[in-house]
Amino acid sequence: TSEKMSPYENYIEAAPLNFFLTKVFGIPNHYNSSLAVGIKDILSASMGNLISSAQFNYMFDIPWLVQQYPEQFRSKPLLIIHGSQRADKTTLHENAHRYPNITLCQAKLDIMYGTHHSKMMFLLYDNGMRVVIHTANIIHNDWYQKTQGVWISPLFPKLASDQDLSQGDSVTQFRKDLLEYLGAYGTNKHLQEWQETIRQHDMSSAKVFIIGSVPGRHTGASKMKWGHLKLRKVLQEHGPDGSTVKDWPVIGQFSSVGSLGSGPENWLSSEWLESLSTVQANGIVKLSKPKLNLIFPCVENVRRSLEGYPAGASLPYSIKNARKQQYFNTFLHQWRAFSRGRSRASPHIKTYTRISPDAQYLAWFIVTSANLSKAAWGAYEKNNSQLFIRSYEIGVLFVPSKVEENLKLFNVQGVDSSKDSMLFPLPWDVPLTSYTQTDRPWLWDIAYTDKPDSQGNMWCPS
Ligand SMILES: CC(C)c1cccc2c(O)c(C(=O)O)cnc12
Repeated sequence: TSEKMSPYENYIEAAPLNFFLTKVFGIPNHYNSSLAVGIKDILSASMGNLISSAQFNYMFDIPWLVQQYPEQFRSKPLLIIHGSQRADKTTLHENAHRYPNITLCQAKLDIMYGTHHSKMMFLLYDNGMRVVIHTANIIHNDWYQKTQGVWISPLFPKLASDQDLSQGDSVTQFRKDLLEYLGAYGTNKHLQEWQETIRQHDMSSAKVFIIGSVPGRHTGASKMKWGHLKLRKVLQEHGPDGSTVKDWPVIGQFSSVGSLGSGPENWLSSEWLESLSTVQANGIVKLSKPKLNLIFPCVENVRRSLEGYPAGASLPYSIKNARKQQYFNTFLHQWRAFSRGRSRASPHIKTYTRISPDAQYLAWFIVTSANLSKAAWGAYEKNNSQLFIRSYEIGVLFVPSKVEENLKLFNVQGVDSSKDSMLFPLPWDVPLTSYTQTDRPWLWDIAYTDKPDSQGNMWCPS
């Protein structure tokens, strides 16, 4: 299609946080012009003259992916990092076979039920490289009518050959953490080449922390490297001041839910919420645990969405899990994104934040591949001596003081002239909208035949 390609400078450098939503087909163009990108924009020649790229993801439509690159880049070396096994792996190889420039790399998944959820692009140009961390699968539907999040790095220049390779990291140790994440994939020649390429680039302009998960039972020094304990460690060192955020709620927004245990004290409101409510460790007494608000689409949100009930095929919350954790429903709020024109663009983005009671300020913000599950964030084992993680996940954490030296908080709506503030483009509406008495969380494996969806269809999963 001849969709207008916004010139590079219009939307990348203009966004100080580099945090975008994906373009949505079928909403007023105003909501797709600023702070919104499509996959063709990300891969376009206006971002740089591509030499090679890598795509980390869960689902791939390879012929579709090739078509998203500009014609002149379609034969450049492309490494695909996936977690597919058995028949899925065979299918992937069959689809990749006809592209001599495509190499497949299977991430090791030795732990049951673990998946390679991480969604990331490495884009190597003739004048530097970019890292893109996002939430969309490499399939048409994920980039068409859903709400997805994308962080696009600044252009990282190549280090001069004589420059000491220990240069070029950022105040958030972005490059070190990215290399450590890649190291967890083990020895793969092509991934090791990308690690060397990353080592040769100056990533000092990266203002975000990496919050990654890799499968394993992490103990000792590794325990705080991944999942919710990495977040806890970063917030202990660089998080908000306890007195500032006392009683500020935590908000979690996601597109799938795991088995969280028979009560909130099993994991959700204990170890997981404790990590998300961590404040800068300065010895003051333990603060009261903050309120937890969760955002997950109700059946009506899905029914009315642009896609209709089929949006729910990407919201895999099962009746089996839901039945075991009715308490979870008491935390839930609807998906609403009127401010971004995306109330009907079903969420596949995952975001987590700590917000002031008046919804004016954010203490920090995460966009990540990680849904609300122990598999993604990790769960303590052996008397809290190890963190058990099943899946690969990756996300970025925005902390005000790392985005701008003296910035303590992000602004959410309007500009607070009294403080030097920075507006954070929230993907969803505040204040949050509760479920009505009759609202139920979307479950993907039961039928909905009372009311037709926006396309006039019912939902009858087999
Ligand atoms: C339960 C599994 C098979 C599933 C169903 C529907 C959508 C999914 C999805 O979107 C992801 C992902 O984005 O990583 C991962 N698993 C997804």
